[in-house]
Amino acid sequence: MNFWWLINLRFLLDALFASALGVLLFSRVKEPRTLWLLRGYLFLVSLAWFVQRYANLPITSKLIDALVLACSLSLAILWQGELRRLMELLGTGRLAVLLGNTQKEFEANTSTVTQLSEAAGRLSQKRRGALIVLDMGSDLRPEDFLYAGVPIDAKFSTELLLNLFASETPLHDGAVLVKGNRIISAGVILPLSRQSISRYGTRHLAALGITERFERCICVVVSEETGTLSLANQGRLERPITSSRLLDLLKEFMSSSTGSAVTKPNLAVSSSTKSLSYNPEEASVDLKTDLSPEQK
Ligand SMILES: Nc1ncnc2c1ncn2[C@@H]1O[C@H](COP(=O)(O)OP(=O)(O)OP(=O)(O)O)[C@@H](O)[C@H]1O
Repeated sequence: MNFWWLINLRFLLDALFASALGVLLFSRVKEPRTLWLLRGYLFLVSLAWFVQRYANLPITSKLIDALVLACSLSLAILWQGELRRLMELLGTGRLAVLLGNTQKEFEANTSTVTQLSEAAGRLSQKRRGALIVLDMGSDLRPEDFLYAGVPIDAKFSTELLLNLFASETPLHDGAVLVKGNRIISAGVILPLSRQSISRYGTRHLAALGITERFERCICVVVSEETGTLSLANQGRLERPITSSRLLDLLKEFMSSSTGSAVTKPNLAVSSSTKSLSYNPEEASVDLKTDLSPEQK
């Protein structure tokens, strides 16, 4: 009697944990195509388990196992970025990020994003190169960068940001890291994206690099050469944009990361802007030829 009770309890716990993992996985995947792939893969895994356990069909079972193995390898290649991020988050113990919880310290207020857009607009007009990383819940840590920069930990202000990117100052090279309403550090060296190397310069590759690794992090880039303003998110770059468009996008990101709005920031291709994914198959676009809308 006790034995059967134990077996049932184990089965119940097993089903409970598997369902919790399933719910967690499905709630973290937003892209429909990825969702279909995940569904198909989980279906195959369940089928392999069912055939192995309940049907005495050794050849069929071997074939399904081989299919599962082939799919696992394909998905490991297809999702190498996501799997790498998952292992990084697990390895550094960032479970809150993994579960999609945003802590208060990452919430920027409207005044900060307004000041940021204003500063970006002014930097763009003066053609001063700048790279600003906004951590909106990725909980970026020094080990996520090639060089963590110089700690600042100061209240965000347009003036401070303009000062940090003033040429001839020691901290103008590299990126400024902003968390919530504070400037955390400056002179940060970001990991570069391995995609689109022939298409972009290192400043833009750095913005793509950090945003393709961390989902809840966006980068504002001002090109020194053309003054073009860009916004990078999830390894995609929207450019050229005006400072008012930047403000709109930042507000959308803010509301979507705090969950107060249902709208998702959309870096979609539009007639006025080009949204570029890092797909090397895509036609090359010469970054240097685009003029900033601020300068037109
Ligand atoms: N990995 C990095 N992390 C942070 N900042 C970087 C990184 N690599 C380069 N930068 C910044 O970008 C500057 C060089 O920009 P570069 O001209 O190579 O790129 P770009 O994308 O063509 O930018 P721009 O349009 O401003 O010329 C460096 O001086 C430095 O400030």
